[in-house]
Amino acid sequence: MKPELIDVQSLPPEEKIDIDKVGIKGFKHPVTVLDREKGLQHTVAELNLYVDLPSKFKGTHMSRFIEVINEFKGEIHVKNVIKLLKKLAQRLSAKSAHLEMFFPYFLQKKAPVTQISSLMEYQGILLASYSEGKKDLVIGAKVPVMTLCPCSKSISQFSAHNQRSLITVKVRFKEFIWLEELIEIAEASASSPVYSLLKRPDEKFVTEFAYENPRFVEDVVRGVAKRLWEHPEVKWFFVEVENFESIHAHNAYACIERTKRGS
Ligand SMILES: Nc1nc2c(ncn2[C@@H]2O[C@H](COP(=O)(O)OP(=O)(O)OP(=O)(O)O)[C@@H](O)[C@H]2O)c(=O)[nH]1
Repeated sequence: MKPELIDVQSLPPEEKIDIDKVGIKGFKHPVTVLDREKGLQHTVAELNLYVDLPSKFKGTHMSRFIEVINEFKGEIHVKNVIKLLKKLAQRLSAKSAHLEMFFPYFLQKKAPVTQISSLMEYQGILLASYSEGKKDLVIGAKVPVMTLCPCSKSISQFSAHNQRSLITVKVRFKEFIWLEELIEIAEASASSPVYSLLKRPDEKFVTEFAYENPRFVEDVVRGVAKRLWEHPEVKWFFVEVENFESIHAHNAYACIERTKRGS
């Protein structure tokens, strides 16, 4: 007869090796995040949650990760995530706890000429760690934009190749920074923002605006880096840009990571 509901997790493992991170990955859950206009925004996140595990235990207690998310009723954002991680570490007798959260984030955006409003989707990123009193918080966004090639513009009699590009921005910050600020910085560094809804006058505007603002992938990554460097709240940043080139079947890529001195 098998012993009834034995707690296998608490037994010693065959190999007594400390585990850096163990937990759940790809867990989808409704969440509430902070929104600069509305206060809160409801969305659905993909969550990875981990703790460390000492060598004396065979397994962690996976069910407790979900229990902690339930206790927060899905309200997981930059202002309370460390509280959640402290609770998780305590609940699992761990020294450290980590969260990675990726979620669609929607903003109302007005078309440039007709001013018709529509919802635009971005991806929000929240990365957080808590380890023996030390916390680390990173917020980020993935922002789709348009880039028009300066080389193509200058060598062609007419037209210039242009494409959709994806800017990924991640920052560590002093007190607080809105996701919206990262999105604005990314969009301001491209040839043009992109929109969900454009009528004909908007389409004409966006086409000509991009033509007047040609940008290499290098121009975009430097533009974002300059703006983040000058932002008083930002302590560290990572920015990467990928252009889905329309004249190639491969992409153009650039990234910059910087830590500000004294941070
Ligand atoms: N550690 C570990 N657990 C797993 C693995 N695969 C599945 N499980 C989980 O084992 C869980 C049950 O273990 P616990 O979380 O310890 O549940 P429990 O013992 O009833 O809960 P507590 O009394 O709080 O410890 C299930 O929810 C499964 O998700 C694995 O590879 N490792």
